[in-house]
Amino acid sequence: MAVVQVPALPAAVAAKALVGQPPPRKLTKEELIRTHKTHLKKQDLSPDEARPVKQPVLSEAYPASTKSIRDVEFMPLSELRVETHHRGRGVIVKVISPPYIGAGAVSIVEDGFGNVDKLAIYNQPDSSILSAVPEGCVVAVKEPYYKHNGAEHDYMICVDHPSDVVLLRFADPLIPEQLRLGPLLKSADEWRAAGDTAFIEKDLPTAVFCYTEALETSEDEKFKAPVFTKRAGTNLLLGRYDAAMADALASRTGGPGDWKAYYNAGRAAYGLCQYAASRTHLEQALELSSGSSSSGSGGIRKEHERCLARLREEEHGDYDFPAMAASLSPTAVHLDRGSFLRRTRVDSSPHHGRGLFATQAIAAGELVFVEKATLMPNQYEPSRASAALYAMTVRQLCDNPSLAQSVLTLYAGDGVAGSRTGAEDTIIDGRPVVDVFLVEGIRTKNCFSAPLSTVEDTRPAAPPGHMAKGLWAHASHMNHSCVPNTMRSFLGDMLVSRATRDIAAGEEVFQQYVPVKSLVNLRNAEYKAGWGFECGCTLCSGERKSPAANLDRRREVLIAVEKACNKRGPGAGDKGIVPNAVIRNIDRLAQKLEDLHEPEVYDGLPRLTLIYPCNWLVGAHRGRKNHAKVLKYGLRVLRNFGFRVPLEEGSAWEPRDMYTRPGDVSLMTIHVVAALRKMAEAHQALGQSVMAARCTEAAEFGFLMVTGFKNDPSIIEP
Ligand SMILES: C[S@@+](CC[C@H](N)C(=O)[O-])C[C@H]1O[C@@H](n2cnc3c(N)ncnc32)[C@H](O)[C@@H]1O
Repeated sequence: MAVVQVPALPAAVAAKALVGQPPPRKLTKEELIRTHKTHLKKQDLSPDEARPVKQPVLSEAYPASTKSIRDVEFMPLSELRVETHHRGRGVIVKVISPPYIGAGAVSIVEDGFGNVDKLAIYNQPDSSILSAVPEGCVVAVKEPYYKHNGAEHDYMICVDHPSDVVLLRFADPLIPEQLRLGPLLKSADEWRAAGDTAFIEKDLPTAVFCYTEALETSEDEKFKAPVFTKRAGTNLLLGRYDAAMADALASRTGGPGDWKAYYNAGRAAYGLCQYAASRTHLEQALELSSGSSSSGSGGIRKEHERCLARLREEEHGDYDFPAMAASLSPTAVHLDRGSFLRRTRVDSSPHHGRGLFATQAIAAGELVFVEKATLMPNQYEPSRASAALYAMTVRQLCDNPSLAQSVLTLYAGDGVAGSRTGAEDTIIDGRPVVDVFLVEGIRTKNCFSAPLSTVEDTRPAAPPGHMAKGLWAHASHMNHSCVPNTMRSFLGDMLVSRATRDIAAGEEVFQQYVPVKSLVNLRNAEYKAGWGFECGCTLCSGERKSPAANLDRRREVLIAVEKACNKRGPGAGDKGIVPNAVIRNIDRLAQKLEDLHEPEVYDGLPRLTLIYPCNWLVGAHRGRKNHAKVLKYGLRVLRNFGFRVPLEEGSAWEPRDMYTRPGDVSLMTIHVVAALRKMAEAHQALGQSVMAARCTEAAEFGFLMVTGFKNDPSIIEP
């Protein structure tokens, strides 16, 4: 899936001069068809080419139409104006060519006055025949956007929002006389048979279309019930669970044969992750099937058990994480598991809009929540991950309108894309209103990058950067803190959030949006650019109290430290024996940096710029087997992450307790685990096996927070 960049600059400039004007010259029908045929020929030559995604450019955002086709004034194609959104108006056109499928479906169309033009329909779900409109179909485009396409005399109606185009039934009275074909098939029986044929040929969108025509044509309830069942089954296969549920319930006749209706409804509810509703339907199916001669009860029982397992996960957060991890592969990332969310709730936050709050006390290391992705394609190729998530979101919102309540209500920024019409979760002309620019705004503000498994991602040999992008609607309500009280990890499409310190009931839970940069100004510039906010966490507001001159000086010394450390290659401290003179130099620079941290500002606060040199010194002393120094700098690493540890040599302390202090301002990362492991090794080498065991225990506990489930932290060793 490639991303299409639009528009090219010269086209935009040319188009500007024509804004609001009729095109000076339009291509004739013959010219349009001739060019179209050359595109179709190319398509035939490479039919399996990956279909690109036209990702919206947010600066060009315009709202989806919220008008019904019954309320717009239809206009001839000849009245279209360039680069204009024809608000309050619409066009009805017949498709007179096969579609050319690229980033969208491009067809040649004709109106009732004999005018011909080009129509590009983007962002349609594959489950709709509008994703490749067949020749002969008649469509209505609401509030069309007419654009200059770049080449000379090349204009087209561009439908970005999937709900802006409506496929008209052949008998729709809106269709002008000149475009009318009359019904293709005469009877409901014929439509049902056509649906069956399409189903057998695996053309499921067409099967749904034919079954719909059969249902619209017939008045006979006895005829309709089995057709509803067929359409329910087809919609289930298409993943259109809302429609499948409605069809399943509509197929009931009041007899014992209704077990099938409840079974389908149960499966549809399961597909929507509505497990309580699924259980209710499946139990009705079980009851009816036990009294009938049907052979379906085995299948129902199996579904029922699956459903009960999901409900247990939702209630108790009881997951077999190792089994989940073992079942993962790049083609099997969607785990069949429920979400455990009841320890947190959404409420208004003093930091921004809504936030997530603990409904009960949660101890350090415990699960805060586990959430199955609302949407996550298994696309780990970095250049395609965003486009894949965007395309999946649009498709799912079209296919399952009930998703709008959890997705389209998410924060989308304060720009044009963030503005809403209020019609986000309404159905107009039988289609849910889906605004692609709003979807993209939501995607950019809420998506997370997710490795296939965080635990595997911590291995030194893990390939870098292979992340899918996904949306987790509950987690999306979390605000950012640079010193958060939770940590997220991933197992396939499951997001695991664990407490990094004790959390009180009612406390807001935070997460880090991205790994924090050590300099306060740099990291806040990143938040501003990506999410439009400046962080007011205890660390950021504390650090802002440092005199500006000190902040600047710190940046300079940090650059010098990094340069000196990297001279021997990044991570050189961990590789081989580093000469004493080099160690002394880094130590001197680290001291200089430490002196630039005012004790009154940094009492209890992390000193992020000091982590890098201290970590380096741990590695360098480890290479020289200077165990006492490993312990000295290991403690400094922990202190600079904000953990309260004694820095005086030989002081007694309990490593496992460093996590559990409420209100601490500390930052948990994999580097904390690594430092503890190296300290355990040093203690062991010094014959201090009790402290070695305690550091190991603390490292394992930290690793649980980092990876989401207990595993062996020795995998992080190079
Ligand atoms: C994923 S949403 C978080 C939920 C959001 N607060 C809401 O009302 O739905 C991300 C947005 O929340 C806001 N935000 C997150 N953390 C923040 C913080 N620490 N301070 C101020 N605004 C924050 C930013 O506007 C950011 O773009």
